[in-house]
Amino acid sequence: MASLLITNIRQLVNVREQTAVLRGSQLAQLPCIDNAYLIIEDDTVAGHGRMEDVPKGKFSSTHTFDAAGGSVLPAWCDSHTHTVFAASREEEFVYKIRGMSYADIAAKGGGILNSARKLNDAPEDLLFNQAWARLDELSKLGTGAIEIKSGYGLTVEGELKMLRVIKKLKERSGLSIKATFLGAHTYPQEYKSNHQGYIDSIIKDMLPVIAREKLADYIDVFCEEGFFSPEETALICKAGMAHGLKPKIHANQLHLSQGTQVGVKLGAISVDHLETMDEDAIQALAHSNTIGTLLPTAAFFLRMPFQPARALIDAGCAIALASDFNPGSSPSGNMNLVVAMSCIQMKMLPEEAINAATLNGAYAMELGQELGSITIGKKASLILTKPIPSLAYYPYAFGSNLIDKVMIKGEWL
Ligand SMILES: N=CN[C@@H](CCC(=O)O)C(=O)O
Ligand SMILES: [Zn+2]
Repeated sequence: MASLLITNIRQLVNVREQTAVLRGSQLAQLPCIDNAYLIIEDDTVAGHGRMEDVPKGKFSSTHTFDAAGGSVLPAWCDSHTHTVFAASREEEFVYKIRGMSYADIAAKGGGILNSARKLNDAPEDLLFNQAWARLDELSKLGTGAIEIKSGYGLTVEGELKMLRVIKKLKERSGLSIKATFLGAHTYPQEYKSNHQGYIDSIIKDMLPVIAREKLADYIDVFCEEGFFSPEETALICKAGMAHGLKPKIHANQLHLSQGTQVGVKLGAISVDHLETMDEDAIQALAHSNTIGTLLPTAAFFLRMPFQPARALIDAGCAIALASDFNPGSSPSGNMNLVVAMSCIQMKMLPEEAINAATLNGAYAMELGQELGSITIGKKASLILTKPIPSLAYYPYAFGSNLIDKVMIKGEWL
């Protein structure tokens, strides 16, 4: 068994004996050990404590790594992304700067349909290689686990192609990856006036193959005005659930879509976005086991009001943070920026943001028993920071790269 002893850790962050989803005021509790050591056996956390208590004899044959005053955090758990896409959309970014609205751009064939056209034309190998390079970049930015959605296919072949790419990424990457089927991202052009026809295709043509080939862990629907209604969302999610896929819903992004309430009723793992919330939606979420996943970089990029993180936490909700990495509304998968933006713009405490981007992110992918905290028996997926004066410095100095090294399942990158 290969053992590694990491010494001289200024702060070992999010150290827990046992874990569960954190809600409300629990999010502000971030247990740390100052001046710590950490022991890793193979890919697993095997021990930790204060430097003066390093178990000298027992680990004499252990390889030692001196953290030299850097701090160690669990790697980020990014529970909402669209990392497989064929092309960037910076031309739409410039249209928006010039004053065009999302609707104007969609009318010009832009938006999700633009990504869908390009994805359907792209060979599977190219999509895989592009997504592989993105995962490589994200892992160096400290992401250790990631959820990836389909939803830029919108045809049977396109959706299956995306999910097969995600399956291949799962098989080959050291990162922990979960796959979500988002066939209900928007209505393709040819079904513009035949919504039921597309829903039938999702249910009858796509879901049975996805289930047979085990291509997805979750089902997602963009529940939004002009996209999928609450009734359509429930219908599609229930069809997915009949195939063993649990729901994770795009909810309350642009309007009070009822997506949160539908998700809660269905027992969704998470409802995601939540830019546009009222008291009814907040209370529904607070009294459920569904995690509310906030995507602040999407609000930032679309110049929308940020998610009401304080109201959600004060109401007792379980909150996760994710990047929403996609070419249209969040062309960044940098979780360090997500954490900083959550503190700066949503007034989350650094402790709350780190918990939401690690432990609760892991639970939003049902990986809470494997990742998201420094816990004996969990995977050793870690961020080693450069020496920083305090934990709050990490989101405060949002423009600096404060990562020294990243470890994924016991291996330094
Ligand atoms: N809101 C829906 N879907 C994506 C954006 C899709 C796109 O514009 O390509 C999101 O989560 O933000
Ligand atoms: Zn999304």
